[in-house]
Amino acid sequence: MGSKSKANDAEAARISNAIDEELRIEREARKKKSNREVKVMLLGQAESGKSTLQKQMQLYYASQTLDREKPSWKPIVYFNILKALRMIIEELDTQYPAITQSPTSTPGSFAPSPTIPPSTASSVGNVFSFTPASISNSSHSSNYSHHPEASWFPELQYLRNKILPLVASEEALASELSGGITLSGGRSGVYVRAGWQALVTQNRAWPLPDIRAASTARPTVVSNIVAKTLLATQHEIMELWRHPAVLHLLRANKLYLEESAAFFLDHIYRISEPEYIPSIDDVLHVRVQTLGVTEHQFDFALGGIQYHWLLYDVGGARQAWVPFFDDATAIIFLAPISAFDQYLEEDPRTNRIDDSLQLFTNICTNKLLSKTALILMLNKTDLLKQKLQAGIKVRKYISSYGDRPNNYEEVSEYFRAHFIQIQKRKDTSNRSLYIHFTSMLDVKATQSIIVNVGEAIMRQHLSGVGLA
Ligand SMILES: Nc1nc2c(ncn2[C@@H]2O[C@H](COP(=O)(O)OP(=O)(O)OP(=O)(O)O)[C@@H](O)[C@H]2O)c(=O)[nH]1
Ligand SMILES: [Mg+2]
Repeated sequence: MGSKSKANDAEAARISNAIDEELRIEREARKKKSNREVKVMLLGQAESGKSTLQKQMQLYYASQTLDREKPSWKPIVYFNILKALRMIIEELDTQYPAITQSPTSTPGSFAPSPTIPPSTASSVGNVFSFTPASISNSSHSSNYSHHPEASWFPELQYLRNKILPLVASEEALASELSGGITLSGGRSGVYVRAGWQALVTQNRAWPLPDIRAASTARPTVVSNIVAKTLLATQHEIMELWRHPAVLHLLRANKLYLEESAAFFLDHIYRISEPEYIPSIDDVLHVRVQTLGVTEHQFDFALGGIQYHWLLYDVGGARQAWVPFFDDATAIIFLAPISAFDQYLEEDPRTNRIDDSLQLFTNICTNKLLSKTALILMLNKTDLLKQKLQAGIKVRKYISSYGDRPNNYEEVSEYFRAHFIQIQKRKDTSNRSLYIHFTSMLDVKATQSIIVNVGEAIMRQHLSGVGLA
């Protein structure tokens, strides 16, 4: 009996040791793995360019995956075009209600032609009651010398009727892209759910929308119809886009389109081709709002060791996600400095630069993130240059800018100094701040910044795990 119990004890000890050893190996493996895992979080207000940076990183670290994905971006490009057309038509309808009335002449008689007789205009209703006063000096010639834009109405009405069926498919397209779920709301209309492409990771602790399965088997009925309708209406789309009425509304700041709209509408003939496959440039220009958080993974080799990057693209400015990522190696904070003349959609009194500064303050003062490296990207410098060249005055929107010269060097430096000041005054730890001016649609320039930032993040990571 005694010897039997001894044998049992020895067996128990052997098993226990074996378990300990297994646990030790597993712990070591986990540690090694986590040593090789580099978590990076992308933060910044909505439309600051986080997802665009994610695409640029994908292009740098895993370009073949972005190449493979190109065809799947096609319906999203269509979606951006449909949204732009809807916004144009909605604004035209508001400014010129006469064009919403159905033509009294026979269908087809409203062919867009500069020779449309002025008398036709009288058939579109009371054209004089809603004339915007600001167009009185329009150069468009017509018999309506006091209301020259009235001569546009037959053309606009024709183009609107041609394009409306396309615009009407926006919601169905959004639903198809989101795996059968339509999300709508706000001024921006229909949303496409984040992570529609095959990159979204499944089995995560937070509510990531997992539509990977749905996306591979995703039906393309609506996008095929949209493709055909685009092909059939491409000339009308271009005509509407180039129409003096639309140009006028854009110049008069009555019509606000998303930043990518002009790019896609300018390229409508290329995009309408049946063989169209989006280019990398198209993919970078696409605007699709990220909802929730999406995770992207890249492998990164350094000194013969494979590292695994986990990039978290946080949609909008949702600070609520931050505590989930307190072990992140780095935060890349994006601030679009072109936005000095823009306000928040949800709070039209808050200037977008002020909002970025406030968000950045929150990141600097967050104790949970005090060990995280901070990288600041002052983005959309191309748009900033354009706006300044067009004569838009910073002082008009940011009174503290005072009488400083309204040129790129001064303005960009002014904004940079504000961010530096916040970090100096508010930062919980005395970390260094890496700052870059970026123009995220410029592949060459951005790729070299990514190399630079990648090295800085790896240095931080290696020092964090005691390897540097
Ligand atoms: N001109 C210009 N456009 C940019 C730049 N960076 C991003 N964009 C465009 O700005 C739009 C918004 O960019 P996103 O990357 O979707 O912004 P985001 O921060 O991910 O936005 P949310 O997902 O809503 O939080 C897209 O149409 C981009 O193509 C830039 O440096 N210059
Ligand atoms: Mg995004």
